[in-house]
Amino acid sequence: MANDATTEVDIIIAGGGTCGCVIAGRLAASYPSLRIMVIEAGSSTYNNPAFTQPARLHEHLRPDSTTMKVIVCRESEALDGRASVVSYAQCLGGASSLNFMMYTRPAASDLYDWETVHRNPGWGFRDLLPIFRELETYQVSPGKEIHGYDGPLRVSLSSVESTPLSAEFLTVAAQYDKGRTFTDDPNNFHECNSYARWPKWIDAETGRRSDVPHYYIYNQVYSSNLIIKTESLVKRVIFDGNRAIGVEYILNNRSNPGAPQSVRTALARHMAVVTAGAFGSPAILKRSGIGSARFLQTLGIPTIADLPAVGEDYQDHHAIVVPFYAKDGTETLDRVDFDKAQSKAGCTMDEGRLWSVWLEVCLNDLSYTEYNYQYGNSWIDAGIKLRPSPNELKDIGPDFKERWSQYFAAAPDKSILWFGLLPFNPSRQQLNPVDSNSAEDVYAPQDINPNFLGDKGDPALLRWSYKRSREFARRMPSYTGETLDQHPAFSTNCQARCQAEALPVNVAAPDLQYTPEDDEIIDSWIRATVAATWHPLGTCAMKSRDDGRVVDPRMNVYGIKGLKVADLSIAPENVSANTYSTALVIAEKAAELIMQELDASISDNDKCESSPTDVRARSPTEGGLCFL
Ligand SMILES: Cc1cc2nc3c(=O)[nH]c(=O)nc-3n(C[C@H](O)[C@H](O)[C@H](O)COP(=O)(O)OP(=O)(O)OC[C@H]3O[C@@H](n4cnc5c(N)ncnc54)[C@H](O)[C@@H]3O)c2cc1C
Repeated sequence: MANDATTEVDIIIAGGGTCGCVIAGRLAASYPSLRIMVIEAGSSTYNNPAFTQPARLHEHLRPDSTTMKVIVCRESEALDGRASVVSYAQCLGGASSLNFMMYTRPAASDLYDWETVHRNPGWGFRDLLPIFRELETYQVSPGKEIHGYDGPLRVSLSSVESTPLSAEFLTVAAQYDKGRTFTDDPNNFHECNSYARWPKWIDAETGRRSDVPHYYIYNQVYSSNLIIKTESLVKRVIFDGNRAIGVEYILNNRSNPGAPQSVRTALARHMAVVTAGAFGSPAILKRSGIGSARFLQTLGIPTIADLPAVGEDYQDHHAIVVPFYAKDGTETLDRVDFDKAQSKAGCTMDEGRLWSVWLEVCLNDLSYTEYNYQYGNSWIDAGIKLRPSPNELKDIGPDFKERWSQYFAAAPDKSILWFGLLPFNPSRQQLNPVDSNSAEDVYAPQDINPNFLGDKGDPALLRWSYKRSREFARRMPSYTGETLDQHPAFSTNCQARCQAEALPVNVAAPDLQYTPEDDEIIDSWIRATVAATWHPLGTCAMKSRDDGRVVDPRMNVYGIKGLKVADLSIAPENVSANTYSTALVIAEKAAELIMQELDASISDNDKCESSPTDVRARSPTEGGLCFL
């Protein structure tokens, strides 16, 4: 199709998600004369409570959600032939605008591995710590050396009081799990295995979500140099020889049904930065001719760089959700009345509802302050980055032994899972798969082999985790039973069978006993339900070229000039944490590297007279931007 529009700018950011918005915001603040264009598949999120109001987090998981994109993976033998789905955010701000806001930093050893095992100078813990500090304002407690107090994104507990179910969870932890301690900071990089009230990416003063676009993009009224093109899909990078000179994109027909699909071109004088996330970035590279030459040939795409690792090495974290009933009158997120929140009226919660103990395995302008406790809260308020004791390792069983000794044993800061409480039930909310049709076009379905439960240690750990969550739940005073259709189908005469109606047990009650047959039933349930936690990474890994990887430590695509990849897809190895912090640090580091390169190639007139850190000082509602 012929081009019907060409725009010329200095830098193109392909994908306006978490990382794309950080990079664009930093560059726009520092170089007012440079034209920076962000091309994002989804829509604007500006002052829309669905994104800014923390308690609305689960709205994006509804079947009619237009802010998430779903990929149906290959059927898998390890899942009894099930085709699991993975999904990612599609809106300006990406996952930062709709994630669960859990503030979880990686282990120091994760970053040490990035630097030493994967040979990435400049990416070690000591290098990245200042960036972790600079991007946050830690409102949880003052004076902690490991945290920052002057960054654009606020971190808080969001309410002085713990949510009631979380308070129960922590009380059970103290009484039932006496071998473990409590901490006021579960994210100091070096320690894990202590229970805590969980900090959140929420501003304690306003009750707003600490997303990226409101703190890096929408507040830049002065940035006429920042062009935001929403609802547009980057098709491919275009080249002059082996230099990237721009991108082709089309209007996204998901948000613009019937829109003309003519190809538009944006040319970049300095560079293009691909930031479309762990699923989007490798897809753009492949459509551009960067990937396995053999694979590209099968699609008729001319090879620009033969990099077989593009799209390989997808990593994520497993999740199982274990739901329970709470007694009438229990406060849960399911009961928050958002219509009342809009009109600023009061809110009553008179009925107990479903809630879950959730396990995640490692590997408009409304002020919400008045109602912070309910609306300005993500409700994920208590948990632990857990590391097993020797006895627990025995209980998990021999299948986990190899994984433990290879990956975890020598790194005491690495946790094997995050275990905590969600006072709502995300497993009731399934997204509709969004499929599409042909091979080379932007809407073509991606072919993903997620390899869930690919290691024999995975089911062993999840089985143990399932049992543990039941032991916690039934000791909580609000417990009234289990949602039978969402638990393993144990036989009716088994001692550990689930009960739809039950009373809490004494904290000293003996644990449920499971037979080998029960374990098999749990394993089968895990195969039927295990999912990913929206932490995809590693698909354009930053490793040495000898390892056949994709980008170098400056995030340049091997063999190409003027092209970087700068999002979670470059992570060379998984982290023992939810991934927002890590994505932010990758993006801030990318902005730093790009600025160094720009400083070497542009005149002083193009630079900002004020400090590039000005972006930090502005509040999220000081201004707005014009969108193309
Ligand atoms: C539902 C959910 C809950 C989460 N909860 C937490 C949590 O509580 N704590 C935590 O630490 N982490 C959490 N995460 C993970 C974390 O938010 C993400 O790992 C991180 O924000 C990803 O950043 P990214 O820039 O790599 O990708 P994204 O933020 O996903 O950005 C990629 C962007 O690229 C766009 N894109 C893709 N393809 C194209 C294309 N062809 N053209 C144009 N644009 C394109 C997408 O629309 C998207 O906006 C959660 C994620 C999700 C989805």
